[in-house]
Amino acid sequence: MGIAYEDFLDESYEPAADDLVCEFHIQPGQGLTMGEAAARVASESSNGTWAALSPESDVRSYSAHAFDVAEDGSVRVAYPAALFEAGSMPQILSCIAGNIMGMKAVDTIRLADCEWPEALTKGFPGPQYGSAVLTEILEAEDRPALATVPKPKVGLSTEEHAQIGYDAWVGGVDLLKDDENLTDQNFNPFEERVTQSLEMRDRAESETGEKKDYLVNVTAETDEMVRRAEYVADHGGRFVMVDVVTAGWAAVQTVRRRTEDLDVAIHAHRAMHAAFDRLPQHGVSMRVLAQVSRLCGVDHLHTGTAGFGKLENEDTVGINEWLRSDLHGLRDVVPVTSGGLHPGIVDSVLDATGDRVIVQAGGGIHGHPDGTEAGARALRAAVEAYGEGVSLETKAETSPALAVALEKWGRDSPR
Ligand SMILES: O=C(COP(=O)(O)O)[C@H](O)[C@H](O)COP(=O)(O)O
Ligand SMILES: [Mg+2]
Repeated sequence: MGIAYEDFLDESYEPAADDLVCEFHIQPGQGLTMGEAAARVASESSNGTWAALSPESDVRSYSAHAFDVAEDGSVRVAYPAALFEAGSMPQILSCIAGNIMGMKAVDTIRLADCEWPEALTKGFPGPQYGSAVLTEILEAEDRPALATVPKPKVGLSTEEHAQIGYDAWVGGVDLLKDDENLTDQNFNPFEERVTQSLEMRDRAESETGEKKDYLVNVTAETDEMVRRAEYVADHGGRFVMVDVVTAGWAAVQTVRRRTEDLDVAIHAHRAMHAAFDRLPQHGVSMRVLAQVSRLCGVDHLHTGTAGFGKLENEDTVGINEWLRSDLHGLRDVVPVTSGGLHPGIVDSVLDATGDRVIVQAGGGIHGHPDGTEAGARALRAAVEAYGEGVSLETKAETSPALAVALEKWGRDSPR
C-alpha cells in the first residue's frame, strides 16, 4: 500500500488511547493550504517523505495522522505508540521535534503541547521524589523552600563559595545551588567545592537546627556526570543539578537511572531553553520541555517567575499546574521560580505561583547592602510574610534586613 503526503491527513481521525497526540502551531509554506502543510508535518515526523512510496509491506500502522486542522494555524497530530522506542526520549523528540522544525512546507512551526499516553509514559521512570523532597529531605512542609546561588556566578574560590553558602544557610535559605556554568574550573574545582560546601552545610544545620542541602552542578560528559553524582552521594549530598538542555536527554536518562540507587534528587536547570521556546511562533514550548523533563525523571525544574523577574517566561502557572497533574502515576515535579527575584517582589510571584515551589535568588540575596546573611534573612522574612498573610511593609517592621532590601530594591522587577 503506497504512502504519499495526502495519506497523512485525516480530518475525521479519532486518536487511539495509545497514541501520542501533539499540538502544533504552524504557518503553512508558500502555496500550501493548512491541510497540505499539516499532512507534510505528520508525514515527515513519522514515516513519510516528499516522494510517494510503494513499500512491499504495509507500514501504515507506523504513520501519523494530522487531524483537527484549524485555520488559526493549530493542528493536532496523532502518533501510534509503535512508532516510538519505549523509554528513549531522544528517539521520540527526533520524531515530534526533528526534521519538521526545518521543513519548507511550513514557514514556522511550534510544538506547543503533547498528550502522553500510558503506553509511552510507562517507559520512563519519572521523578524519584518530586514534591516529597520538600518534606522528606527538607523541612519546608508549609512554605516555599528557599535556594540561593552564589554570585558572581563564576570566579569565586572554593573557600569563598563555601563561606557564601554558610552565610546564606545561616541566614535562612534551605538550599545552596551552583550556577549553571559553574562545574569544575581551576579556581573552584568540583571535588573541593563539594566537600567544603557540605562541611559548611553540616555546620549550618547544627547551628540552625534546620535541614539544609546543596544542589551540586554535576553537568559534564555523561560518564563524568555519573561519577560526580556518585561523589556527591558518597560525601553526604542529597541533590545534584543537571543543565538538562545542554547535557541532553539521553544523559539525563543515564543520570536518573544511576541516582535511583544513590538516594539523590535531581534539580533541573534549563539553560539554553530560550533558544527554542522563546519565540511564540517557532520551536518547542517550555510546556513540552517540562513534560520531557518530568518523564526523564527530574525532581525540580525552573519554570519562570510568572512575568516578574529578569527573564522572559511562558505560562509559568499553567506549566506548574501540569507538573503537579496526574501523569499515569508518575510523581510530580517541584517548580523553581528564579531569575531576578528579590524580597520586594516575592509576594507578587507567590500570589501567582502559590507556595509549593522553590524560590531561588542570587543577586536578590548577595546584592543586599548588608551582605549575604542579611540578604537571606530578608528573603526568608518576605516568604514568611506571605505565609502569615501580612504585607512586606508590615513584616519589615520586625525584620531590619527586609526593610533594607525594600529600601534598596523597592517592589519592581529588575531588567
Ligand atoms: O542564576 C540564576 C538566577 O540568578 P539571579 O537570582 O541573580 O537572577 C538562574 O540561572 C536563573 O534563574 C535561570 O533562569 P530560569 O530560572 O528562568 O531558568
Ligand atoms: Mg544561574
